[in-house]
Amino acid sequence: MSSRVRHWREAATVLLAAGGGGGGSSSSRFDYKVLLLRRSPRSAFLPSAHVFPGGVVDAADFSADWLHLLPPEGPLPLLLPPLRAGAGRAPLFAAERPELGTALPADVAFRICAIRETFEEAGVLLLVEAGEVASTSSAQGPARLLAPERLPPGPELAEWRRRVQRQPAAFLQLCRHLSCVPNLWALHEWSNWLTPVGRAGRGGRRYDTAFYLCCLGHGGPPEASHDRGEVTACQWSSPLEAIELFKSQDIWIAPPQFYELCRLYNFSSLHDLHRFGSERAVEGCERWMPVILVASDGHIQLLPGDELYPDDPDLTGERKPILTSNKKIEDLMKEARKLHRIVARDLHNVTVCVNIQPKYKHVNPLVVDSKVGNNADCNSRL
Ligand SMILES: Nc1ncnc2c1ncn2[C@@H]1O[C@H](COP(=O)(O)O)[C@@H](OP(=O)(O)O)[C@H]1O
Ligand SMILES: CCC(=O)SCCNC(=O)CCNC(=O)[C@H](O)C(C)(C)COP(=O)(O)O
Ligand SMILES: [Mg+2]
Repeated sequence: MSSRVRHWREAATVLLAAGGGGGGSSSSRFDYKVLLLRRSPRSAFLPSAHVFPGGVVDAADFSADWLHLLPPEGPLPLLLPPLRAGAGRAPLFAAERPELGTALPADVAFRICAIRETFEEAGVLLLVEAGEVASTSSAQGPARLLAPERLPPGPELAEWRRRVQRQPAAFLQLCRHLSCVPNLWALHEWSNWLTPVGRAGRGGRRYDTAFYLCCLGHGGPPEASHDRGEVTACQWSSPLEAIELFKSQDIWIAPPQFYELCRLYNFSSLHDLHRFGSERAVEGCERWMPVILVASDGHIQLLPGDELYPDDPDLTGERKPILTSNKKIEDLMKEARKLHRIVARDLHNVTVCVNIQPKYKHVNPLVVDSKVGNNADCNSRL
């Protein structure tokens, strides 16, 4: 397929984890919480779903003007820790997109996009003092936000937020005004998901989304506020709380976000999550497009490595994008030896089943469900 033919929108999102407030419940096994936003019921894609902050990349995220603001030393790719030789590279990071400009490497522009969207959607500003960039290293632990006295007064900041929502290029103006830069170094490449063909939103909306991890220490989760437009609620929850809210049908979480929350479930400590995410990021990642297999009593989203995942998946939906079987999910589970799949018996009865070795030094999700059936090869259950 030509890289110039676009079947999807390119986007970035951030798993924003925050701890360090000391106010967490002592009964929780997690010392951090993750930010989830509820999308508007009027959204053309995933209406009312809870997602991580994020959205579509804009030409302003690739603007050459960032070059005057970002640190001047050396060629731009050196701004970020180099990937290990042979690291996984999702097409998103390697594609050429002259229509958006070529001044910035995609690694930098997608981080700017995720940070801008987090400000637009939740009012959380992931910036660092321009003068402190040289000392910004993820080896020092979870990131810090700017001190409150470095921010404009509330009403002025709210006006900046509206301006950035209307015009993404205003984000660079805000950074210049504050003598700050987006904290690119706090975002660690985590995964990359392409919306399945059969799950496009209204108007055929599909997204190729870079997922980053960002861990914030010190002072507890920052105040997040929705924008009464695209986003109608914000909440900080531990991975378990989010999964329980989903299971109890209080919220609905899309499969990729559910999968990622089940991966976070492996980490009860923010420091461990940060260390894992920042060290693993140099391995890169590959793009995952779930392939839907409709069974007689639900559906399965097959992922790369599963023995039923097609050798040549239909990325664009021009062939037969959805597989069907007249078997039950339980039979499709019993028959399989190599599992990497999200099993949906209904909207809220969803389980991740994986027993393959994760690539790129990643971690497999933990299964937070006892209803998945009797397949003994599924990964550990909680
Ligand atoms: N008040 C509102 N209610 C619902 N959706 C809104 C909205 N304001 C903006 N949006 C939608 O949010 C999307 C922008 O999101 P982001 O900036 O995160 O990429 C746009 O969707 P579309 O691009 O699908 O039209 C836009 O139409
Ligand atoms: C049953 C529905 C599905 O499984 S579709 C899979 C939906 N999820 C994704 O495509 C994962 C990435 N998407 C997102 O994180 C966000 O929805 C977004 C960043 C693409 C939203 O973009 P927007 O511009 O609408 O804010
Ligand atoms: Mg968005």
